[in-house]
Amino acid sequence: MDAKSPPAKPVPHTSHRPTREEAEAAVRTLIAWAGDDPSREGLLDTPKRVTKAFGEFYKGYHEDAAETLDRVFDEAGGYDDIVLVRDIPFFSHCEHHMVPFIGKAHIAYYPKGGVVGLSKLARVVDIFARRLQMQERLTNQIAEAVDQGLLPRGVAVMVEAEHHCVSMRGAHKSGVSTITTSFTGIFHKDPAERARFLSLVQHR
Ligand SMILES: Nc1nc2c(ncn2[C@@H]2O[C@H](COP(=O)(O)OP(=O)(O)OP(=O)(O)O)[C@@H](O)[C@H]2O)c(=O)[nH]1
Ligand SMILES: [Zn+2]
Repeated sequence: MDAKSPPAKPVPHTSHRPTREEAEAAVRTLIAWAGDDPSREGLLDTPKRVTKAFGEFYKGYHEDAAETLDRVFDEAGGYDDIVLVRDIPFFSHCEHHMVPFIGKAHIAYYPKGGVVGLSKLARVVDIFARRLQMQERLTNQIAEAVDQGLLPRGVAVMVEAEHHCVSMRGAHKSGVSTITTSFTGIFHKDPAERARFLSLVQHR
């Protein structure tokens, strides 16, 4: 993990944020650097489209996981066993090459005094995935956010992904998957709980 990790909180809009025009000019520069002519007809609107796409890819910088997990349901009939939401698909971009890494996240927690809407866990994955990321940090940030938001007895997160910077360039190895995990509370303390999580993730 980097010594200086980026903040998990949303990054406030500051006066340092480049304007859309500046961002579009940067895209024109990259097109020219790649070897094409940014003023040819087919590429005229591309800088506008790319900055718009960036708005989606990196939306997570302007969203707050704590707010997403704010609404806890207390009346789950006293349910306090494991809740596992698995196979949450995500798209992220590696911070080294700004190339996609794509995969699935699995999140489990043991509730203590309330459960959260299931969609909120999927939203938390997106909030952190839609930033420049390392898979390890993404995994830890999801676990920390759920831990702090729900104060459960424990959180387990597994992320599996394929990094396109490894398949389409560099090492040129496709089909390679990377698995990362992060555990808090009883998942951290008790190997039997980790084993239960892993077996539920694999159970089909
Ligand atoms: N640990 C980790 N590494 C990542 C992640 N995403 C990309 N990488 C790796 O980051 C490394 C960056 O290595 P560098 O040697 O600085 O860059 P590079 O010359 O482009 O490396 P190659 O990809 O080997 O060509 C590469 O090995 C990538 O595979 C990630 O989420 N976690
Ligand atoms: Zn990369």
